[in-house]
Amino acid sequence: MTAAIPDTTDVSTAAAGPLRSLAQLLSGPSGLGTHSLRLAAAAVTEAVPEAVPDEPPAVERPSSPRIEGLYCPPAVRDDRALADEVNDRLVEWAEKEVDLYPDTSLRDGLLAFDAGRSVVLCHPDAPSIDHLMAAARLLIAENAVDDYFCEAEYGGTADRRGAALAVAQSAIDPAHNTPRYEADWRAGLDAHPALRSMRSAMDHFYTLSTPAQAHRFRHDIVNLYLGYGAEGDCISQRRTPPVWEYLVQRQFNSFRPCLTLTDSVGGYELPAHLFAEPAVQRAVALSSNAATICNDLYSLRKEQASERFHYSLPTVIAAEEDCSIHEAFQKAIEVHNEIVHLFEEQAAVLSATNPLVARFVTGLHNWVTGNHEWHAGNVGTRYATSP
Ligand SMILES: CC(C)=CCC/C(C)=C(\C)COP(=O)(O)OP(=O)(O)O
Repeated sequence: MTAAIPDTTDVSTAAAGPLRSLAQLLSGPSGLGTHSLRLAAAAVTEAVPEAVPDEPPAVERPSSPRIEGLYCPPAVRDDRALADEVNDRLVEWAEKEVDLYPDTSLRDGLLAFDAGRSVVLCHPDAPSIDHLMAAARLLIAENAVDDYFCEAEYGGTADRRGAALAVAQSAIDPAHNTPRYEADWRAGLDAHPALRSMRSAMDHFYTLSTPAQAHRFRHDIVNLYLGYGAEGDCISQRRTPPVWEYLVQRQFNSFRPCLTLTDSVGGYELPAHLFAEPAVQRAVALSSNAATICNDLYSLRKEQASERFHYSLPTVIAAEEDCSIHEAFQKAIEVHNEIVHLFEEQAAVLSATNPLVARFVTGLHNWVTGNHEWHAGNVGTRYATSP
């Protein structure tokens, strides 16, 4: 069977999801840590256990347009009311604390993006709305850096991208020099909405992360910017890289920073020495790659409709294999599915090693499934377009 490239314009089929009260969520929606215990138990008895909870999923499916043949287990929970509450608080933060979009018409874009639903879907174990807000602010700020410094529509230019991203990194990785130049640096950050929002989002994140978790996040963000640079080079040269090079780039230019804060947002810490284990790093990379290739697949129609040069997993496969974009789309689905299966195998093995690691890889899995649900159901600005 051939999967159609998604047309996500049909709002009538968007997932509503069961509405659950905020109080219910805050009292522990699915039992913090209990998924990982189930996952750990399964790992002992099965070769490739299901890395998902055995309770009925909160997400009804198929309720929104999704890609035929794309393998992804259902998300653990969905909650429109809670997502709206997060969105409302995000708008307040964006407007009152950081003046993120001085052009107020962009406020609608912020709501349409629906970061609230993303974090609600991807972090079902968050112990409070403050934890969800920490993830949501960072998500919005990361997108602002991409929009303002890398996307041509917002003024990003190839000849300034590297310099702009170095300054963007300093918003979360402070400059230390003489008081005079530190003051100049602070004024530089204050002058730009993306920099203000990144710094503020990080300040909020510090309140619920340990120094090691914050350090992990900074490291993942600087790698993200390495990926932005690679993508920017290819776009300005209109170069379609070979598939292997594309996958290398996409591993950096990925959702990884959103996944690796799963423990901070879940209210616990995977210690740095466990996070650094090569087997854990492989699980992080595979889950982040799966989530990001999912974005490639759901964004293809939008990118094809755009005037700009774009490349993604389907287009690099089409170029390398000299096949139609439809055939390449199928092949990209297969790559995605294989990566999800590899991740689940890795997660199962890891879950048997240590309860904290089990909890962490369950968090990664939650992010992959929640991200898929968000992309399938997001009929906001980023995915709503027809060719
Ligand atoms: C939020 C975050 C860490 C994003 C970093 C990577 C990124 C911009 C994506 C994975 C999205 O990719 P892309 O730029 O292709 O986005 P859209 O297709 O426009 O959603």
